[in-house]
Amino acid sequence: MPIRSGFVSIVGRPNAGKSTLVNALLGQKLAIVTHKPQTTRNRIQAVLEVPLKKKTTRHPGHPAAQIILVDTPGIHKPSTELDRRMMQEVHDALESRDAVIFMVDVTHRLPQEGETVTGKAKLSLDEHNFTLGLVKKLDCPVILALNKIDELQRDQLLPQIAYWQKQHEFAAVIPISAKKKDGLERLIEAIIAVLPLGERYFPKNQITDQPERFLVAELIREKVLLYTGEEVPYAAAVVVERFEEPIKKGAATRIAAAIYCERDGQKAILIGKGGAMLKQIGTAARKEMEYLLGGKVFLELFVKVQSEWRSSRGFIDDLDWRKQLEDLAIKQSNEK
Ligand SMILES: Nc1nc2c(ncn2[C@@H]2O[C@H](COP(=O)(O)OP(=O)(O)OP(=O)(O)O)[C@@H](O)[C@H]2O)c(=O)[nH]1
Repeated sequence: MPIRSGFVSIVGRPNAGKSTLVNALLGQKLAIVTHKPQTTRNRIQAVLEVPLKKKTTRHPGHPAAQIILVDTPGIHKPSTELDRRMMQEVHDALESRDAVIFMVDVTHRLPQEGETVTGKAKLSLDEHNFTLGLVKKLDCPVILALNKIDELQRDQLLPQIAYWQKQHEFAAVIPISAKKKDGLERLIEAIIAVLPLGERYFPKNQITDQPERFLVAELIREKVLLYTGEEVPYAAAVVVERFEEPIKKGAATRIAAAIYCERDGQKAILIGKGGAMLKQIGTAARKEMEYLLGGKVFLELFVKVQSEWRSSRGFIDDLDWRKQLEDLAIKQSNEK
């Protein structure tokens, strides 16, 4: 039975709704989502199986497909080593792909011809142009997903479509609301239409290549982002130091993780009065881990200070889950 398959990278500015879309398409939380820009740091691969849809009088139908969605960090001008690494993740995702979904937040004001802007508006315009520049260079089919239409009045949509169609020859332009799961069917059909015929890349029931160890670290980071303010979210990184599967049925998975920050003041915020903040982060993260892993979790959290880690290439290398997996494999083979 022929199927269509391929890698589809989702790119866009920070906060466009890329991770929300991945979760909505998958029907499961895989990528963390917050209202804060630059939530996603690594590219995340989500495997979406789409069953064959037979042709009817109302629908042209489509073959079965395996779509590997690649969620990427928001496109922004890098200023730290961490930013540079995040942008490298975007570039990597754009290199080996069959198609791209360019995601745009329709609530963002579009640039007006000939206007001059300063301050924050200038930064936003630069980011807009920078992102568009990247998209224009792509030589694969690009589907434009105009997201957050739930926040837009109907008559405001057509001018947006007209603006974007002037910028690039998109394979399709699909208005969606990732949050309300509106327009996703059309988006999936548009993706399948541009994918090549081929084989499955992943077994049918695998939803990601990301190990659970990494997914749980991300859940902790999400809670840090949600509950702390100021600069703490951007200065926080999470490393799972121990992940022990249950020894017998019904026993807990034992997880120990360190939340790294850059300064003592941030550490104090993360711990909170009498440990209240760390407890809040831990409780919320543990609940989601139990849902993800389908069993009890015993979670221990520590806060550690690593001065200026966002500028340290070595530390950022160690944060990469692919590198962590390699290190673990080496450690385990040495123990044998
Ligand atoms: N109203 C509305 N809000 C949305 C929609 N999709 C996403 N959001 C919100 O937009 C914010 C950012 O969503 P994310 O999915 O984290 O965005 P992202 O593009 O992955 O963000 P980065 O990780 O910064 O690149 C969250 O508060 C979402 O709830 C949508 O369709 N409608």
